Amino acid sequence: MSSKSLPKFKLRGLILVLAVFSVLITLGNSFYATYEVQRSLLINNTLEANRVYAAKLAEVTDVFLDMAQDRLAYSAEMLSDQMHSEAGLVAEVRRLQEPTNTFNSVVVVNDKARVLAVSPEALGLSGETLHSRQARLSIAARAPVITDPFISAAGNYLISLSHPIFAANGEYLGYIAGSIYLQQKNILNDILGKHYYQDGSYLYVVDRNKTLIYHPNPERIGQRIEHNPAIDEVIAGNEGAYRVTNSQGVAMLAGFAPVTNAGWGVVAQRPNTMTLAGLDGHIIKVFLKSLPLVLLTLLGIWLSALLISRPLWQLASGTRQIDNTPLNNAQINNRTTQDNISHINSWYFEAAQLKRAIIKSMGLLNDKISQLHSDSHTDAMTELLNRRAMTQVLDSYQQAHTPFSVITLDIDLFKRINDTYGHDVGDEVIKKLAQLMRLQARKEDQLCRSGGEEFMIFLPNTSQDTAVRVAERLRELIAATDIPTVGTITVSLGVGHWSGADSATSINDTLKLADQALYQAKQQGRNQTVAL
Ligand SMILES: Nc1nc2c(ncn2[C@@H]2O[C@H](COP(=O)(O)OP(=O)(O)OP(=O)(O)O)[C@@H](O)[C@H]2O)c(=O)[nH]1
Repeated sequence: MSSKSLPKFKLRGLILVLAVFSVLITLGNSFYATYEVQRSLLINNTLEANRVYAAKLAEVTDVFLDMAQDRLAYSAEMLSDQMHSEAGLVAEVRRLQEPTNTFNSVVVVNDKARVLAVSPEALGLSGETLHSRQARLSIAARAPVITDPFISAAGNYLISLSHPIFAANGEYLGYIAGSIYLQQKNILNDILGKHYYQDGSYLYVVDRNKTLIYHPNPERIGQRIEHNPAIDEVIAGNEGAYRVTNSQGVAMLAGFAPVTNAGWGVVAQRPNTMTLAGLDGHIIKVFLKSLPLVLLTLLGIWLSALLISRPLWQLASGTRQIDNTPLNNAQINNRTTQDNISHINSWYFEAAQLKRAIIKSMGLLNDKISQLHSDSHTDAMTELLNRRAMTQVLDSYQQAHTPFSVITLDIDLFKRINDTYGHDVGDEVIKKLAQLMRLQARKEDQLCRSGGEEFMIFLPNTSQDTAVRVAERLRELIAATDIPTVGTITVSLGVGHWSGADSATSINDTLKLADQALYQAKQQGRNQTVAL
């Protein structure tokens, strides 16, 4: 592809595009970095807050279970000698169940799993024999037990805390159990539920079988949760935090901690989207706050691009003038361009160097053009005007209607000089003659070598008589001048006159007339001036 067909971008545009591109990339990058840092900070903080929160709630639950067990232990102690007093048993189960909401129900069961007393009585279990696995477990354990969730004889989904009752002699008498109904209002709801957040955070509790025993949505209680690493960890007795996806497919930030007394796990979690909801708004605020500075920066870039590109642009426009300059005016225009360029404020190093180089090369170019111009208009040997220059002189007279006289001049018997002394000496004679012509001429006269040893002198605004006097003076000067090797020479001269626009003859005819006059001077014996 040639360089002509390539698109030409302007430096200012290039600087602008580059700078704006850099600013936008930098801005985008810093916004992205800010966003990412804030995002990971928010996520980590939330994970940590949820872990701490789950640990706190697990601890509270542990304390509650301890307290509940203590109460049952106290009652078991009280009942050790009252197992046969129905009134005493009833009073104790009521005391334990009614004034507080620690337990939804309380039962005293003998070692045969028969219910001796129950509160509330409405459960209708009094006198019944319990067949549940949990009842058998409590009897077999003869120790404090916290059961897994199960459906009771009365049809409630519950967990049961039991404490064995021993007689003073150590005989096992049965147990007292308090139950917490998982799907109804209970003490766990009170402890855990009040911490339910409005911002999408919530917590739940699983038992050691990963079954939900507390959840803000009661319908979920009793469900088993699979494929949740947080639950696997917490059931294994570990505390920590995970990014998990919940059963509804929602990404969550979960903190978890075990309830060591019961082998349960508390999980506090918050949806990712809720955690990060404020972040977009925050980044937009950061963007809006930084916008004035960004615009100021862009303005600064635009001004800088303008300042940087201006000297180069001016230099380029300056040099473009050279392209558009016709060859014959090149020298004049180059000087104007050079002048214009020298006034360009090149305020930085490269532009200043470029300006210097352009001015210098234009100077050299002008000198070269002057030299060529002078060479093409000057006769090399005599440095008088050549025929081409002579034509231009005559054209200018014609155009300006300048009257002039012309003297044609020819060295007499020059061939003989050449033949006698050689061409080199002949050349010297020609040069000497040119020198003498220059001596005689006025500033406005134009001296021209029109042929080998023929010359012409144009005298503007000069009458024929004056021209004849000038010719005579020149002839006499030449004849009186001693030329080395040759001695003296003579010349013959013809004079013609063109009187301007109203002249009867043309310039060409005038030149022919002057030639004829010269011819006549030769004919008449040479060394003389003839005017026609
Ligand atoms: N040395 C030298 N001789 C030149 C130059 N140009 C022309 N001549 C010679 O000038 C001579 C002119 O001779 P002619 O035209 O015969 O005239 P002439 O001998 O001057 O005689 P008239 O003009 O009749 O007086 C020729 O011999 C040319 O060779 C030049 O540049 N240098």
